[in-house]
Amino acid sequence: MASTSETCCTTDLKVGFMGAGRMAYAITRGIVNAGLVRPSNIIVSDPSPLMKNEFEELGVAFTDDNKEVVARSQLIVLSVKPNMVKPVLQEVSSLISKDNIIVSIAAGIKLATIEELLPSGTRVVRVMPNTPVLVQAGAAVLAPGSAANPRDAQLVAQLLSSVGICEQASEKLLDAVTGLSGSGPAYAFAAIEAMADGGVKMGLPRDLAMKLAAQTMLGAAKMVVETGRHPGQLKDEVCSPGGTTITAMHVLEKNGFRASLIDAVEAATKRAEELGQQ
Ligand SMILES: NC(=O)C1=CN([C@@H]2O[C@H](COP(=O)(O)OP(=O)(O)OC[C@H]3O[C@@H](n4cnc5c(N)ncnc54)[C@H](O)[C@@H]3O)[C@@H](O)[C@H]2O)C=CC1
Ligand SMILES: O=C(O)[C@@H]1CCC=N1
Repeated sequence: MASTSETCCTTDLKVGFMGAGRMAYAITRGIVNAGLVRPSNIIVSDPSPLMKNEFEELGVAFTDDNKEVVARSQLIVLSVKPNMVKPVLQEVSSLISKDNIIVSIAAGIKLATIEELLPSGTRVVRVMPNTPVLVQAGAAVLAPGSAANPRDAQLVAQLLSSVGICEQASEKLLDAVTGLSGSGPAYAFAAIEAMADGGVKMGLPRDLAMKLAAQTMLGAAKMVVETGRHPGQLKDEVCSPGGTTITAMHVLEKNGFRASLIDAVEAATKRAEELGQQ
């Protein structure tokens, strides 16, 4: 979606984050390491100094003043918890102009809600990223607001494509995206931890078990992405007739493994919908 010929335009882009927590750090570190935005062009704000040192080590300015972020940034990422979106936007709304692009990553919060809190005609883009942006392996989906132009969406896509994949979709899909890829890293981390526990139970040393579990998930995901083959087909190729894997798959099926994951995505999607209604 993003064209590499635009890279020249983003190096001078001034980027701000209101809310300097885990997700702001993951995106900031990702885009700095990808070389797309100069750290000296990034400023983050947070009333809590908890992450100040981490941001400053990246060469990024840290302030406790959201208004300073708005004054110094063209593209402003709203990276507070969903319940803080309204007070933060009310605080800075009078300073936002048509030169700004507001990017919200808050789960569940609708474009219409954000647009209502900002001057009419404000360019807003809603995004659902995930924490693997930290290691350039993120999965993000964006939906442009009513006043955002195609170049705004392209710019946001370019930033996020530098730290993983970025797709564009209709806003009505973003809560389901949240339930799948936004929250999904947690499901994968839990699976890795549990597989490693299985290895430890069967006598493997913890560090070897963890290394094997993580590399197995990474390798399997890479095979799906790089071969484009259906995961069911790839699964069949691991299952030798009468072998170990089909015996294990039977246990997983009996315990509702796949239904649990489907239920998890559904529950997270519904929770995102609820967050948008509060
Ligand atoms: N953590 C994740 O994996 C993902 C989170 N998100 C979204 O990103 C947003 C941030 O989530 P996290 O980074 O996980 O939360 P976090 O709790 O780590 O960060 C939020 C930060 O906002 C700060 N904050 C509170 N009041 C503020 C104010 N008035 N002005 C400026 N900053 C203020 C907090 O001190 C905190 O550091 C949420 O809306 C969440 O839905 C989206 C995708 C993935
Ligand atoms: O748990 C949450 O609400 C956020 C949104 C997606 C991932 N973390």
